[in-house]
Amino acid sequence: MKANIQQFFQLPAETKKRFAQEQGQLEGYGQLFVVSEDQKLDWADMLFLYTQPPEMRNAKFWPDQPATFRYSGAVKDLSDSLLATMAKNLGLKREAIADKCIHGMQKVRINYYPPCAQAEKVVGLSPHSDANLLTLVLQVNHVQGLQIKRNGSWLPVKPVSGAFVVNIGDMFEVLTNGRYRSIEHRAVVDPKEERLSIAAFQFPDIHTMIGPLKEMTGHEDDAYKTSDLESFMKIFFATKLEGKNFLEQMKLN
Ligand SMILES: O=C(O)CCC(=O)C(=O)O
Ligand SMILES: [Fe+2]
Repeated sequence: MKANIQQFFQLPAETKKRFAQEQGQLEGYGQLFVVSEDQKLDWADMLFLYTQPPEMRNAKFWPDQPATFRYSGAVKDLSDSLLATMAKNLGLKREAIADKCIHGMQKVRINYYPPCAQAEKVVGLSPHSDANLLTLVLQVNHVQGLQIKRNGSWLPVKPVSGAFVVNIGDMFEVLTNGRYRSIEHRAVVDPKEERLSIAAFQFPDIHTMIGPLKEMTGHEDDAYKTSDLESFMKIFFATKLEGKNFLEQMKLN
């Protein structure tokens, strides 16, 4: 998988453009969060694919080069079982979260950060928290770039060979009424070497209402608004990617 995506980004631009994003859409080869012509872009290219449920796959965005490029459902099985265990540890029944992930959505973003001689002047991926439930990140090569925000400062997350980084997303924060907090993170760029990462974003199924679970709130007040998954994502993509400012909008006080 690592070799395949490295080969994909090495292809000539004309070849990669065959899988390009279309106007107003997020899927495909291109850049993240392009909202206007004069916007300053992050220093990265990406390939964004919808992987689950299988009927959401859009073949025209799936590279036919390298020929061995493919997807494995194992990455969904892993996030499903992590989510089921986390929910169980919170005392939740299967139907609260785990069952909603069986036909849940998964989207995969493959990030390519070219080196930049003036690396400190660009940002690879702007500070954000992921909107979904849980994200598995694979840092593909040895180049460090992922950072998390901890007590107001940025901490590097070193790539560990053979390991995933697991990030809590906004939906998990909302469902647990803040028991779990989504993590603010960003990616910086290396002055000499390219960096690649793969992020697999796990969502519940499309019919899930995203709001604090009754089993979590008990007698306390809901700390977040409740909305259907589609509206939740619409607001997310309409909000400028800047730290956790999307979740701020979803807070009740
Ligand atoms: O490149 C990374 O390590 C982070 C990727 C990421 O946070 C994302 O794609 O949402
Ligand atoms: Fe992220």
